[in-house]
Amino acid sequence: MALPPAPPGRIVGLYGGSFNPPHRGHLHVARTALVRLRLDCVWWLVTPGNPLKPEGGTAPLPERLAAVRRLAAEPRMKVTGFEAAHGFRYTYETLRFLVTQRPHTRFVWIMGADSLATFDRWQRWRDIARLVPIAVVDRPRFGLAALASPAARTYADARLAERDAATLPFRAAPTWVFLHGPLDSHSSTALRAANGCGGSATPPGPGA
Ligand SMILES: Nc1ncnc2c1ncn2[C@@H]1O[C@H](COP(=O)(O)OP(=O)(O)OP(=O)(O)O)[C@@H](O)[C@H]1O
Ligand SMILES: O=C(O)c1ccc[n+]([C@@H]2O[C@H](COP(=O)([O-])O)[C@@H](O)[C@H]2O)c1
Repeated sequence: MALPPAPPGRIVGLYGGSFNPPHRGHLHVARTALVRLRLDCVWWLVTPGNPLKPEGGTAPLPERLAAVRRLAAEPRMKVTGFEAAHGFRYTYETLRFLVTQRPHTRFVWIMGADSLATFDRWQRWRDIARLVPIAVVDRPRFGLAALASPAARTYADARLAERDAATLPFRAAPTWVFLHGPLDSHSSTALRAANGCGGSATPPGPGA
């Protein structure tokens, strides 16, 4: 799967996710980053599988890709599953590859507050923080945990004032910004539960 086009000098937000299923909260995150960081576009990276989540609980990649494409059908949103095509499982691998392949593109990693709260469990998280600027979008119930997290404390000195968010893509990593409100309370877990899937892609057996 080819990478989306990115002419030299472009500012691209990288928004990785399981999107199992995608929802309006995801669109809120992508749009918030696009506007507040003045990005040229957002690439939605539909992961083959979050290494920290149990295998088997995630819908097949083609299904998630199709659903994300329907949700993010906007001019400056590009949806790709290129990580699976390259056999990338960890975000560090993805970022290392992209900054090497596209040295003239400015990349920013985008994630929600819940992801920052557990970022110190990601493979080579300090190397990720040293590779690209990071934008964190607040999420209901996770703001405090995110800002008190090991990763936030480790890089406390590298935190950019929110009023300067638009300068984030031009700053040398490590640098990050926490973007407060408005908030969106949608969640894939809640949607799966509402659809009767109970958080698992495997339907219960007879009599369950
Ligand atoms: N409502 C939301 N507000 C802010 N960030 C969000 C929101 N929903 C998801 N995110 C962020 O989007 C990225 C992808 O999230 P993901 O696909 O895991 O959705 P989720 O709703 O968190 O799913 P699940 O409930 O299965 O964990 C993550 O960085 C997550 O922090
Ligand atoms: O690289 C890691 O160790 C790692 C650990 C957890 C999550 N991630 C990435 O974080 C992004 C968000 O994942 P998720 O499941 O919260 O939507 C997605 O791109 C994952 O590949 C990456």
